[in-house]
Amino acid sequence: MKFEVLTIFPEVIECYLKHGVVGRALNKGIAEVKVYNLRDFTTDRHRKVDDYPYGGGAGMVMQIEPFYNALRHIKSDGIPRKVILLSPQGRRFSQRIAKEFYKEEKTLTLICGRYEGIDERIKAFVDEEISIGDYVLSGGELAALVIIDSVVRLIPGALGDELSAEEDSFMKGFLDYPHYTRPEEFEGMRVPDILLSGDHKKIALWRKKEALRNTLKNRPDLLKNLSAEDMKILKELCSEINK
Ligand SMILES: NC[C@H]1CCC[C@@H](CNc2ccc(C(N)=O)cn2)C1
Repeated sequence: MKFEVLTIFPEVIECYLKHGVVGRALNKGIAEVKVYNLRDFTTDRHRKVDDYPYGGGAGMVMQIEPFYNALRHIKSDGIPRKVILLSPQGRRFSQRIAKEFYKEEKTLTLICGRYEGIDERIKAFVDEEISIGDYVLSGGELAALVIIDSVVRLIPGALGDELSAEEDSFMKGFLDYPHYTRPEEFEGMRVPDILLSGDHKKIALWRKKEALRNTLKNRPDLLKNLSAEDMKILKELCSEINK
């Protein structure tokens, strides 16, 4: 899976890519991220990337040329890619869209805006606009990293333990179950006995039940098209709660 990021702050992207799951995946070569500094695609001495807005008003607007020059340079290899603009106006990103991007296997070219925005004519070169949530950030870089991180995790071999990708509850559409590790007791709070039992079947059932409990409590909207088994567990849970 390949990613390309167009930004005026390449360091913001590069420092994140040195660590953790994404860092290891890049080192293993199962993913690749190329970061392009927009200032390298300017033509003036001051490497200007923004200018005053037509129509007046506060703030600055990012000029189209550096983006256009960068995209023309990148696209010269003729490889199919999906050009994504990160902005609050975009389609709402989710695990489902992360899977969609992963399966499509196209290079994802992520455009990160700053200031008040990018000249609207950028839309002529964008395939899709994506938002990671209903809030405004100072730049698209964090949103680009959210997309890179969530998609890289789906690549086989990216996570140390293959299971944890499938295991990840959002992959199943639920919230996560509780996790515990040593010590067995901390400040009077004990680890649930079931997790010390070594009975893996019972533990799996407990985890599914707790994932459903968390989902019922915090995101009941995710509880749709349940399997018969999950529905049975949910009914048990509801009768427990209503006792
Ligand atoms: N009009 C503000 C807007 C102009 C263009 C650049 C963006 C960068 N900031 C972002 C980008 C994405 C998101 C998100 N929710 O995905 C939030 N913030 C800000």
